[in-house]
Amino acid sequence: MGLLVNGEWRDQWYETGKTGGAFRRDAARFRNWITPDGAPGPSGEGGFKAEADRYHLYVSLACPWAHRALIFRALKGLEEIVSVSVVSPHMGEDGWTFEKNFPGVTDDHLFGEAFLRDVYLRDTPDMTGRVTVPLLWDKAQGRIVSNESSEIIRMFNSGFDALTGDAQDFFPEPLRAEIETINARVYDTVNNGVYKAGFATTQEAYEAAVIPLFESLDWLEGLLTARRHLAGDRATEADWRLFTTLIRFDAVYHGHFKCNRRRIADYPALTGWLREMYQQPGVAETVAFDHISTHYYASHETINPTRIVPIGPLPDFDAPHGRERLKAA
Ligand SMILES: N[C@@H](CCC(=O)N[C@@H](CS)C(=O)NCC(=O)O)C(=O)O
Repeated sequence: MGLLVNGEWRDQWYETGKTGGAFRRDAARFRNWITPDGAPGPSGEGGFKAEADRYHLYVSLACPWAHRALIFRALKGLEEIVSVSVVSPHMGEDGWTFEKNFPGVTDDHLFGEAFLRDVYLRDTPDMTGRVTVPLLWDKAQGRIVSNESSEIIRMFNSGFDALTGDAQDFFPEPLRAEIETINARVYDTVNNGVYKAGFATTQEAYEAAVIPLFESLDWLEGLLTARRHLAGDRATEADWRLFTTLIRFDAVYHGHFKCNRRRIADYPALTGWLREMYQQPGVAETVAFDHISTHYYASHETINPTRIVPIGPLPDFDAPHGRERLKAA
C-alpha cells in the first residue's frame, strides 16, 4: 500500500494522525469524459469520442468502486468494446500489481507493466497521488480518461449507445434528483462509510462512521420493504452503487471492518433485493468472492497482521429473491 510522490513510489499506509483517527478519501484526479461525439463532459477536457476498441479498463475484482464499472460494462453490452485488465487481489508494498499470484489475474494487456503505478506514470511522469482502480485508459491518445468510478459508470450508461444499440438508461432524467439524493447518503455512510469504520484508528472515529452506517441500512431496509428498487420500480444507478458494497458486506465489512451490529442477512428486504440484483443477467460473472476476501484480509496488514483469510460466510445469492410481490417496471 502506498502512493506516488513526484513520480516516486512511497510505501505508506493511510495517514490518520492529523484527522483524529478518521480516514479521509482523496478526490480522484483524472476526470475526463467519453462522449458520443468527443465533446467535453461535465468535467475535464474534450477529445474522448466513444469508439469501439479504443478504451481499456483496469480493475481489481475485489474493489467495490471498480466493480461498479465492470457491472455497467456488462449491463450495457460493452464487453466487446471496452477491454479489461485485472490486478492481483494482494495489494502489498507495491500497491496494485499484475503479479500472477492468484487465479483470475491478467497481464497488463496494454503495456505489460508489472505495477499499476507505471500505467499512471505513463500519463503523468511526476504524478503525486494514490494509484487506484478503476482506471480508464484511452489507447488512441495514450492517456488516462478517468479514475472516478461514479463518472465512468455514467459514461458507460449513455456514451456508447449509438455503437451498441443499447438504450437502457440507469440515470433517467425524471429520476435524477432522487437518485442523486440517495447516492449522496449511500456514498457517505455506506459505500465510504464501511471504509471510514474499517480504517479508523480511534474509537471515536470508528463510532462516528459505524453508527450512521447502520442508521442508513435501517433506512434502506424501510425503502426496499415498500419498493422493488431504490428509486422506484426499476433498477437505477443508485441500486448498482449500493449493490457493490452490500455484496461484500457479510464477507468482509462485517468482520474485517468491524461493521458488525447486523449482517445484511439479518435484513429481509436488503437480502431479497441483493439476490435479485445479483441474479440480473451478466452480474454474477462480475462477482469474485475469492478476490474480495483475499484482498481485504490479506492486504490490510495494520488491521489483520496474520493475513489469515476466513473461510466464510457462504451466502446463497442464487436463492429465490421473493421480490415479485413488489411492483416491477
Ligand atoms: N474515487 C475512486 C476511489 C477508488 C478507490 O479508492 N479504489 C481503491 C480500491 S477499492 C484503491 O485503488 N485504493 C488504493 C489506494 O488507496 O492506494 C472511485 O470511486 O473510483
